[in-house]
Amino acid sequence: MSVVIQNLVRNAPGTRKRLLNDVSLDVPTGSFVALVGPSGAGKTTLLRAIAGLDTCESGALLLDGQKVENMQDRARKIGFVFQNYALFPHMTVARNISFGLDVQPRAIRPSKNDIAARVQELLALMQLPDMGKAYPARLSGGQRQRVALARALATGPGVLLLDEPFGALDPIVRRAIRSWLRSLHDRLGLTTILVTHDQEEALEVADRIVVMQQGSIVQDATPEVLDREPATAFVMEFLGEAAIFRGVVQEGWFTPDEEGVLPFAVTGEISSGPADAMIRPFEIAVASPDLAQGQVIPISSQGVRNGYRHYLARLKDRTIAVHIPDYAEENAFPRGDGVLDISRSRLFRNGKRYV
Ligand SMILES: Nc1ncnc2c1ncn2[C@@H]1O[C@H](COP(=O)(O)OP(=O)(O)OP(=O)(O)O)[C@@H](O)[C@H]1O
Repeated sequence: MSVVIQNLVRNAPGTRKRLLNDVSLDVPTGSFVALVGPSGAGKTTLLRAIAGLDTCESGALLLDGQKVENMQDRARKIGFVFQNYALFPHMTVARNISFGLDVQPRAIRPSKNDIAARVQELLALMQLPDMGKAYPARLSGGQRQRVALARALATGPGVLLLDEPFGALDPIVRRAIRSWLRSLHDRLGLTTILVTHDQEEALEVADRIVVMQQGSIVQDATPEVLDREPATAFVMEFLGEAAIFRGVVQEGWFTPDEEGVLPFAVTGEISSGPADAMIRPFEIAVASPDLAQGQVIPISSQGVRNGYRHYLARLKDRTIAVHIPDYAEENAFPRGDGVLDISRSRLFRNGKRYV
């Protein structure tokens, strides 16, 4: 089921403060989108608006190209799991799962037998086949989240909305459950929108990442494009560790302000003037002192982690992290002194990327 959001505007109740600022988003059937952004960016607000839990000043939601007005319709087509959306403690797992079906109007409610069969099917899908009679208190955190997912899927929705569903789980369980979620999404042909604080989680499960900031979408792209071509300096910084070098573009060259960093040739049409080069620690190379013109800087080893040798380069007023892959050729590893080669940087002017 496709989801199209058109120009959603929501103000904080009773005020003119914009929580959603003309947000439009197109999520084709079968895609898995991760919504990321700093705290307060409006991710939960957007998800709640899609679920119909809050009203909006203006804008529209289309499911499979049809405008949705009727709440009951929407509830059937959209399943959601919110982090704080707890299970009912006094109901068995099976009752928790069937709840959405049990409360349907009689005209559309399946028979008791059909509901029981559906619950069994969902329990098997969630890999909890024998848990139907248990009460939530007996379950682990990961099992509870799977029951919450089963409950969200009971009515057979085409769209699944997830707001930090794994936030409370420990990292190992979290990693296991997210790859399982991705395969569940594929198997059921769902359209999923996931809010997460965890960049790694977003990159691993989603086909597309939507970055929000101050009630607006700042970029909507595949993980590869976001990494290669972040639209703004904010996006680049938000999606991973990045160093920023201030400098000047002139006659096709970027010259950093700081000593110990090599100028580099810039490709593309760029007007002269101040600019910022941004680069990730593993994209920085170190040139040996004899190749350097100008001042060399001290570079100290910090050990090996996750297949990278970590170094700290000491510029005049700050240090810069440099990560060189452990499999690199011997001459790529700095020995005491060197100069930084930041030619793999993206360039930004006034926060917007232009190379
Ligand atoms: N009912 C409300 N009344 C007033 N302000 C609200 C209301 N709901 C949300 N906000 C504000 O809207 C902004 C966006 O909140 P929202 O929960 O959507 O952010 P978020 O991106 O999901 O953040 P987090 O990652 O911390 O969950 C915040 O500044 C929040 O304080």
